[in-house]
Order: sequence, then structure tokens, then C-alpha cells
Amino acid sequence: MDKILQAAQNHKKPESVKKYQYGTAGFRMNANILDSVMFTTGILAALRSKYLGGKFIGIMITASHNPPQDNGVKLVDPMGEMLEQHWEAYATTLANAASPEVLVKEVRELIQNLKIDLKVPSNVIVARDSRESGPVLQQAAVDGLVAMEANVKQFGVLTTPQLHFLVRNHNTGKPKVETSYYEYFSTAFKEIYQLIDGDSKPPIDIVIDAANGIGAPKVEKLFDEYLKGKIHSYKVINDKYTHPETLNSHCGADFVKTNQQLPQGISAIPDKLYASFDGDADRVVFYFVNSANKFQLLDGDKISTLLARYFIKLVEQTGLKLSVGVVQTAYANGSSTNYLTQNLKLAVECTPTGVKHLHHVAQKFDIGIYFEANGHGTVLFSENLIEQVSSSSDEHAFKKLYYFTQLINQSVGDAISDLITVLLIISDLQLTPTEWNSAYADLPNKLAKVIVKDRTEFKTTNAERTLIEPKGLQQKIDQEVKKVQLGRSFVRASGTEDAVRVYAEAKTQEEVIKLSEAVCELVKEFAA
Ligand SMILES: CC(=O)N[C@H]1[C@@H](OP(=O)(O)O)O[C@H](CO)[C@@H](O)[C@@H]1O
Ligand SMILES: [Mg+2]
Repeated sequence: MDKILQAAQNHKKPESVKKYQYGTAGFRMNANILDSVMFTTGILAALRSKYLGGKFIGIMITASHNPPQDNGVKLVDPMGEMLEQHWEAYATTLANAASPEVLVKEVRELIQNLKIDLKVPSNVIVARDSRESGPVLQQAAVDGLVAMEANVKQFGVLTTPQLHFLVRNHNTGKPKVETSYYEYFSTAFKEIYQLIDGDSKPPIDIVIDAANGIGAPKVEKLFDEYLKGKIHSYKVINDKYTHPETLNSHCGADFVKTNQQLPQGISAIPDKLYASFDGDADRVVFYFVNSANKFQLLDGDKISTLLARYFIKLVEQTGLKLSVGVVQTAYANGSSTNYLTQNLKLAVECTPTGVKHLHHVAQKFDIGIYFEANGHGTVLFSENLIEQVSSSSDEHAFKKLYYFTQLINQSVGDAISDLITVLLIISDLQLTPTEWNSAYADLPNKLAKVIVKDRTEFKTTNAERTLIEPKGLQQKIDQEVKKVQLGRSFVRASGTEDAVRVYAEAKTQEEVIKLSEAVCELVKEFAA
């Protein structure tokens, strides 16, 4: 404990910060006030590893789609999944220790309560995105790890899903170097590519906006060194990851989804496909402009419906009895839910926001497809399915399904893995962007933010679709919803920003704006 006490002198919690909170995506805020949090999170990672008998734990330093001056940190559990929920509270406790002495006391208590054996070695791997504050913050986390005498492996800059992948590999006896990521996914890609009918296969052609983030050099490496000759034509724009001040600025998945417009640097050719990653490349959205030069977004809902339709067909071809389900959040467009339940006759579940919730429910199915509307998601395949399709069958459908279980990142949503999955699927189905988009028409929708004094006053139930507090507000919202055709609206406190989010959708653009404005007014009224 002396080492912690000593090292903590250099990483004291700033008095200006009232409370740190491990939220939907770990700790995330202005990089200037993150030093002490990095240090305590390093300590917690080491404790978590010891608690799990020395398994490898991951530390990812990123603030995803946030502006360049922000940063953040999250912990990754042994199979590449998000940190177990109980431990989020421990992370919060350590981060809020007011002094080095209190920190040591809190660490002692944790060790005692959780019966952690300090003699067990701890193993932690660390990576960061391309932000300017990354190296210094990484050092603070490493200081915490060193104080705990952990074995530390630093990977430098990676995408978030690469770190998740490597954590999983470290715990499953698989290759433990960054190149194993490219080898693994490119092998699966090439196998499926070969299985797709050669003569009719449309050439793969894509422009990727990398948000000026770490996804740029990583996807270039995959395409140039591992998938040469398979991608007919590709280009990465907004690839200035060595200029972190440009990160997510007028580009990237969040910008495109929120503003429903092209990122900077693209003058689009009609019916040609484009994609945008976010800053740490764990989400992706697609888009194109139609023949009337109108921007058309292919968001997480369009991705999950495409995958659902494709996998239902593949399963049919195998003749196997496998369950297929889709998991969404309340932010999914109502038309997508309709399409899944009415046209595809699928089970659709709705969970609270945050991929850990969706991930958990998706595990119930043999093929569990989950995407947030903003493009964050993946497909999970059950052990049962993998066993059945890895049998010796030579049939294409079996083989395709088998290699998709490898092509799609099983630990977490991954922009690069999702990108190449979609590219193969639209090639196999011979779909143009317009054809992909035509499965259903999105209902006009609007996502607004209201800043209130205390967002924690907004409490929800029913997968965040119904407010229970402030009392009386939900009834008022319901009245507004009834005034428009195909209306839907819900209100919840953001887990990553100091704001209350207001979602609205309706049959027409005019009605959406009317509904959104009315609900925002109600929120302000009840918050006051
Ligand atoms: C409406 C929306 O897009 N919310 C995002 C956002 O969560 P909030 O809790 O809404 O701030 O950030 C999360 C983490 O990146 C992401 O999982 C989620 O989808
Ligand atoms: Mg992200």
C-alpha cells in the first residue's frame, strides 16, 4: 500500500471536480481533469485481474466521438466484453477518493470485501486512440498499474475493438499481437469472398470517412496488406489521425448521423456507397445520395435489418433450426421495428441504451443481431450454431455461415469488421445502395437535447420508453404524441453527456418538429 500512497501524491483528485462517474462508456470528460481517474482506474484494473485469478484485463483510453479536448477510459473484461456492472461502482468509488490516504483506505476495503488475493499476479493490456492527451493519460494509468506491481503490456494506438479483440486473445491462448487482428478478419473475409458466386459478384467499391481518427491507418493496413485484390476500389478520407485537433470535426459517424448530412470532403456520386467511422472505430454508418441528389442515411437500423434478412436466408439454405433475433433500443426507427416484425417475422427485443444491454440480450439467440441506431453493434453467434456449421458439410451456406462467425467481431461492435461484413453481404445479394435502402422508409425523426439543472431527476422504466419521474410528465408527453400521425416520443437522461435527450418521430417532417418542440418545452417546464 506504500507504493500506492506514494504514487498517488502525483495523481491527486482535483478539488474542482464534484463527482466522477463511471457511465455508459466508462469515464469521459475534458482531458485536463482525467489524470487522477486514469491512475485509480489503473489500480482497479490490476485488482480486477487479481480477482479473476490473473486473467488479462484491458484498459482503453478514448473518448470515441467526443471533441478533441475530451478523453476517457474504460475497462475491458477477459472475453473482450465490457466491465462487469458491479465493478463500475468500484471504479466510481476509487475515482472519488478525496486524498491519497482515502484512496488507500478504499483499496484496502475492496480487497477485503472481495477477498482479493494480492499474491495472485495481475495482467493488464493498455491502448489508446489518437488524441493528443493520450500518452500522458496512459502514463497515469500505467503509474497506477506499477503501484500495484501489475504486468503491463502497452499497445500504443489501437481502435477500441482491436483492444477488445486482443484482450480476448490473451485469455484464450490465441495470437497476442496486433497483426493477428488483420490476419483473423482477412482470412474469414477471403473465405466468404471465394464462396460468393464469381461471375455475378459486383466489385467492392467504398469511400470511408475515418473521422480523422485511429480507424484510418488500421483499415488502410487491412485493405492494403491483407485484402489486396479483393477490394476493387477504396479510399479513406478524413484520415488525418496525426492531427488530433481535427478528430470528429465535421466528419465521422456521429456527425453524419446527428446532422443527417455528408461529412466534409465528400462530393457524392449518386448511388455510390460511403461509410463513416467514429473516432475510435467502434461504430459505422453508411450513406449515399440518390438520383435526385438527396442524402440517404443507412444507419444502425438499416444495417441490422440487412443482416437479419441475409442471415434468415442463409439459415434457410442450411435447413438448420436456428433462432434469429434482433435487439434494438428505443432510438430504433419505428419503421425498422415494423419491417423486422411484420416482413421478416422476427423476434425483436428492446433494451436500455448502451451496447452492454443489447449484447446481453443478443446472447439468447443462435444469431443475435444488435445495433444501436447510431451504428454501434455486432452479431453474436451461439456455441450451438458454431458447432453445427463447423461440421464437414461442403455446402456453401454452411461454410458461409461458419466464416461469418469469424468475420463479425464477437466481443464488441467494430466499425472495420462491420464494414467488411456489409460489403460482402451487399455483394452477395447484389444490392445497390438504393436497393438496400428500399427495404423500408424511415419515419421522419428528431433527436434533441435539453440542458437541465439536474438530469438525474429524469427516471425511466420500460426500456427507457416511459418516464416515472418527474411525476406527471409522461402523461403530458402522451397527449402530445396523440396529436400527430404515427407519433412516438420518449425522454431520458443521457449517460454520457450532461443533458436530457428527447426523441420524436412521426409521419411527416412538420409533425416531428412540432412533436419534438412540444416535448422539449415540457421537459424544460418540469425541470424548472
Ligand atoms: C442516443 C445515443 O446515440 N446515445 C449514445 C450515447 O449514450 P447516452 O447515454 O444517450 O449519452 O453514447 C453511448 C456510448 O457511446 C451510446 O451507446 C449511445 O447509443
Ligand atoms: Mg466509439
